[in-house]
Amino acid sequence: MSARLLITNARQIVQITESADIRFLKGIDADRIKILEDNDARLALLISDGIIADLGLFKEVKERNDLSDVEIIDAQKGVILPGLVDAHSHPVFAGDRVHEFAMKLAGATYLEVQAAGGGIHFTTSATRAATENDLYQDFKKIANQMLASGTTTLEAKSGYGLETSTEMKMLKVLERVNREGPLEISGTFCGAHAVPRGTDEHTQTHLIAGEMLDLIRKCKENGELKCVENIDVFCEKGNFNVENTERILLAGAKMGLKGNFHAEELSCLHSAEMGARLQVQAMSHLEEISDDGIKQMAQSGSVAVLLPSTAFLLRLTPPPARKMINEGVIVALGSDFNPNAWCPAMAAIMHMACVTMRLSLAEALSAATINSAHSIGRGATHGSLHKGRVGDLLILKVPKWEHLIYRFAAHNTIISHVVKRGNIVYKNENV
Ligand SMILES: N=CN[C@@H](CCC(=O)O)C(=O)O
Ligand SMILES: [Zn+2]
Repeated sequence: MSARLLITNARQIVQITESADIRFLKGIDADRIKILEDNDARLALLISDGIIADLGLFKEVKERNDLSDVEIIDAQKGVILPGLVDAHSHPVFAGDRVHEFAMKLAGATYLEVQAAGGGIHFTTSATRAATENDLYQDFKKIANQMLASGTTTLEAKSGYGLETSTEMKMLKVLERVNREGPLEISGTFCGAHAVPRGTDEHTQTHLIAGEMLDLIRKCKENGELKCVENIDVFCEKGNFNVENTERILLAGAKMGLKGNFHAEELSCLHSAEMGARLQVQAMSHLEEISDDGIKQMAQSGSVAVLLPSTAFLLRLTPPPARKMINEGVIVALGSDFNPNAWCPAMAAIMHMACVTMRLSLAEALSAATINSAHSIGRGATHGSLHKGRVGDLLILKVPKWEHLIYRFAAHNTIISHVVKRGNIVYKNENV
């Protein structure tokens, strides 16, 4: 643990935004990221008590600051990049669904598997049977893999309990991992991830908007569930319709939870229009969004969280990302890490977003840093490198930042250090 950390000999510092006060990048700005560059690799960045204190040419940083008693990392002519922010994940669950992957490859659709009692229902049975400690141990491993892949902040959902006690068990695991750190978690209550067997959508909506949210409110008030910030619903055929989704989002909003829900993934229900009307913070998936939905999201400022690994493995037509960007929607990226889509690495997600959704390299990086930070209410503090912002960053042993996206599934040969709030939380001597 060091109070002050200095990174020296960097060739690039990828700041992302032009100034510290910018909270997101949209339209053509998402393609114009700010980079400090020095071919002689004389750039430096200083973090003090977890916050960026200064950055620029080492000579100038040295003139402006007392550099005695600092821990030093030599970037060895590499790149400094903001810590990645993963805007969508379901990382607390028991077991896996490798058998369903085979079924889907053989032609079964996501909703067919779910209707036959698999999918979310399969994972729900396993998660209900698991102890809190089992779930904690499993998530801790995943959290460490995410950190080693460069993710320093994560949106993470409950949603494999679908009844009060297991949903609370999952939220407590998120709270514990967030408290322990170093991975920072924006927790999301997703009791409306599916309608569990043995009940119906109406009864489940009532349970979520009543008993479950009451208990979460009490736990937030007494400080037991501080990390829970958002509320989510899987708005989809066979799950929750638009009307019930709105009821649940409004019930959550009453206690301060930000709407951040699954919209228009497999069918166009016009839930994006509803989400825009409520001015929710974010909506995810959006493969089937209508032109009107895009227009209304651009107006409301709700962030579109795109999930390339899911569209890829379910062989869905990717969402109209270019159209969204061109029309001024704020676009973010998430791993959607879950037992259906087992990819913890945002570098791979950015690569897929570029290839399958036609984002430029810079748009993908904006989407996985400042815009994903904004999707969880952290656009003012996370996702860009400026004085006064949190000291979350990666050091890459490459001459240009683009290698992180270009070298597919090779991030572990590039990332040498991950720093969270000024502490080195991952170090790879082999790169
Ligand atoms: N679509 C709903 N939720 C997740 C999948 C969860 C699961 O299949 O376990 C998603 O975002 O892809
Ligand atoms: Zn999801």
